[in-house]
Amino acid sequence: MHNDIQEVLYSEEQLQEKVRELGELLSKEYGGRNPLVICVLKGAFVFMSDLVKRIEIPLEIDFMAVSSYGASTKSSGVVKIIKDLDTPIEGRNILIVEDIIDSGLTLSYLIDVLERRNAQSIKVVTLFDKPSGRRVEMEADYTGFTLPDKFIVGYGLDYAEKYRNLPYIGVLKPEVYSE
Ligand SMILES: O=P(O)(O)OC[C@H]1O[C@H](OP(=O)(O)OP(=O)(O)O)[C@H](O)[C@@H]1O
Ligand code: HPA
Ligand SMILES: [Mg+2]
Repeated sequence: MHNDIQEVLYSEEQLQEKVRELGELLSKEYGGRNPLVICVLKGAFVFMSDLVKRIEIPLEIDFMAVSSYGASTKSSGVVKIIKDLDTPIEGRNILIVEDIIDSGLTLSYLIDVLERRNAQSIKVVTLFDKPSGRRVEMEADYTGFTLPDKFIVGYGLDYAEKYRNLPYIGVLKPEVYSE
């Protein structure tokens, strides 16, 4: 285990099992609809790459980059689009892939932007949901795990850009935040 980690919340095996379940479900839901699967960078990149391998139907992918946390465990409240989609979404079935919904600000902003582009449908799959963090109403259509009120890292999720490469989900030792 990494030296800065206090506790492992979800092991690599638990994550892979959940991703497999979600992939199976989404394969059924989106069969014959050629969905455009959108990864919300950076955090969702690991979940996205594992998930699409488990969705066994034709699909297309695209990426959007947004950021609001910076080097903090609290959202700045200002969501910035750093990279927009390459693909027009008019008439498409859109599946947004998120790593986590916390305050809900990122997704509510993103959905607001995408809703103006006349997609056929827009749905969200998130691996983690932290309902205690909500500042705006937001619910995913498909959720992996519901989290306690803890700041997590690993499997794509960062603190100050670090720990994204851990294969499990962990909670940092308190002293790591105060350094
Ligand atoms: O519901 P919210 O409070 O908005 O939090 C969720 C968002 O915050 C994180 O992204 P972040 O802004 O840290 O950018 P990153 O993905 O590049 O780490 C995470 O990846 C989600 O996109
Ligand atoms: O718990 C979290 N961990 C990492 N990034 C995050 N962005 C929102 N919540 C979190
Ligand atoms: Mg982040």
